[in-house]
Amino acid sequence: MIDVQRLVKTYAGRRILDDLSFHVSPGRVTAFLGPNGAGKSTTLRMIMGLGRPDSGTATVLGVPYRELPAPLRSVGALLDASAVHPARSPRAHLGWLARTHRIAPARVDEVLELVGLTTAARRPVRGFSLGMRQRLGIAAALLGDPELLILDEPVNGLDPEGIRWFRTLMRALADEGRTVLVSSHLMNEMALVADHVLVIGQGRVLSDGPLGDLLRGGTPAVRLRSGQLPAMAVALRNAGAELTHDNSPNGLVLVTGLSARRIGDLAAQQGCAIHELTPVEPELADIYLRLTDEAAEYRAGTPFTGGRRSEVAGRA
Ligand SMILES: Nc1ncnc2c1ncn2[C@@H]1O[C@H](COP(=O)(O)OP(=O)(O)OP(=O)(O)O)[C@@H](O)[C@H]1O
Repeated sequence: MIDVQRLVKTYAGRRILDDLSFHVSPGRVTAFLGPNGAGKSTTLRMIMGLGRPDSGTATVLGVPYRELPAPLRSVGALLDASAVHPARSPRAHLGWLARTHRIAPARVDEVLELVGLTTAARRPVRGFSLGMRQRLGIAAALLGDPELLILDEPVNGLDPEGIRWFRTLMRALADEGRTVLVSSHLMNEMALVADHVLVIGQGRVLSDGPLGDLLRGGTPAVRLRSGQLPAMAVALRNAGAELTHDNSPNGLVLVTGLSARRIGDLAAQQGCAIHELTPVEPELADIYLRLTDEAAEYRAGTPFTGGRRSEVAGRA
């Protein structure tokens, strides 16, 4: 388990973590989400004892990380997949890590096989793709068979097969009773793998609860495709609906506030042809965007608006 209590961290006068508290329980996959710059990596670094908070505490398995007698055996972490000497091979890197913790050499081969790097085990890491580096980082995290896993954007760069493999791995680790905390920006992927979702923004908790509760709290919508969208849009808005994506050239909109049945009735009254009418369950990505709307620090401008490039550049 992970326990974070009232963490405050300031960089150059800016409060990056603002009285942040949460608890991560074993036996489930917890997705750690938040916009760019929200403070996710900073939080993970504080949990791992890499930097000191101004105030507050972070413990893993009941103690500060630095007090763990053999950290690799308790906590497996992937914070930065590029943090391996480029001249080293996966085998040399993992072998060295294993020796620091008296982990049997056979375990190195085991984790290399598990992450699919057996054939590349003796090649220098400098020639590795991002996905291969991520696999190596995951292998290092698993090396000590730890009870707790902390993975910062582990899915980045993985190919579709790798993403599916990773999903199964996370599930298996959590089902074995381990604590799994995974940060990511890939909402669809997190919706598939997470049991619990923790969202932060500007160093504060925005949401912390089971995925199912979060989804149930979302707004159901209806996907509507019509050849006569302008007329439909007026009728729908008059009936109290909200429409998004209504600039779509192929006449597709997402309607909230009305049931599919009511939309169908309205279309019949208007004499409008309907090409698709599909109820859509709330999606994590939409709920997340709504949650973080106010807390997003970095946001791109709308492209091709002409003369607004400086505004976009200024915020980035
Ligand atoms: N060592 C540092 N010195 C100064 N500022 C820092 C330092 N580390 C992080 N920051 C700042 O803290 C803020 C939070 O960064 P952090 O990397 O924790 O965010 P994040 O949620 O992980 O973002 P991303 O999703 O982009 O990885 C950013 O504004 C970042 O510039």
